[in-house]
Amino acid sequence: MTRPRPLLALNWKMNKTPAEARAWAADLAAALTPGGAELAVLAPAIDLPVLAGELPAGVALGGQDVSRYEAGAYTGEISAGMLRDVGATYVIVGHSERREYHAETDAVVAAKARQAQAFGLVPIVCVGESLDVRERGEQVNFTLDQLRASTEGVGENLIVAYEPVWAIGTGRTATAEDAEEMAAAIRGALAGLYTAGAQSFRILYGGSVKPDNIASICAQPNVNGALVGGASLKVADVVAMDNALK
Ligand SMILES: O=C(CO)COP(=O)(O)O
Repeated sequence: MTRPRPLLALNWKMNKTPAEARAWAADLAAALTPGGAELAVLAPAIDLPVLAGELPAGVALGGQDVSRYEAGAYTGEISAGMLRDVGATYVIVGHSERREYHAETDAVVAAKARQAQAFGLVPIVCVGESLDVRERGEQVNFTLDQLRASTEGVGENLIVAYEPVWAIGTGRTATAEDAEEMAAAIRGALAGLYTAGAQSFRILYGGSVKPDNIASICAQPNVNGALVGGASLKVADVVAMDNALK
């Protein structure tokens, strides 16, 4: 079976104004060449309308978070319908930064994923262990428990991103073997949770992915792409990562 095109999902986090987003999109359009990954830009909500008009054809858009509610008195929240309306097709749910700084529980993450799917968005559900869990050697059990709880009632049209917390923004990447070990375990768990075939799920790795390590990580049999933070901000790095996946 030929492998599906990898997904290069670019999580800008809280970076780039709309004007900066516009310039980034123009630079990307000038530098991107065909034949690489499927690209998705996961931008601050305020940048999405600008990007929708400026991104090169075929580059997808997504949000970084979504409300678990449909509409109403939830000051500061962005709904799934709003994201969909500006052209998003993906949304991250349960990023470790939201779990940590905004006290999001697995139940909240699952509610957000269900809400995203109700509006036709594909949730990118993030899971992954902290350093103390890894040092105890409990990373597989921890991450699979988190996955099951974060996908409660969630349909099968989802992407799972394995992002070990100790590798995010630290320059300390999991080895390709660590990423593969967990991606394989996640695939096995998804096959048990859903009726779709195990190979139909897309599983991403995230945590200090850069142009020089993306190819070896994405070459792992169970890794279908990367969720990239820091290296998503510079077009040159994005193009280098995309070229590395050709
Ligand atoms: O959190 C991440 C992507 O969601 C990873 O961030 P870095 O690539 O900056 O380590």
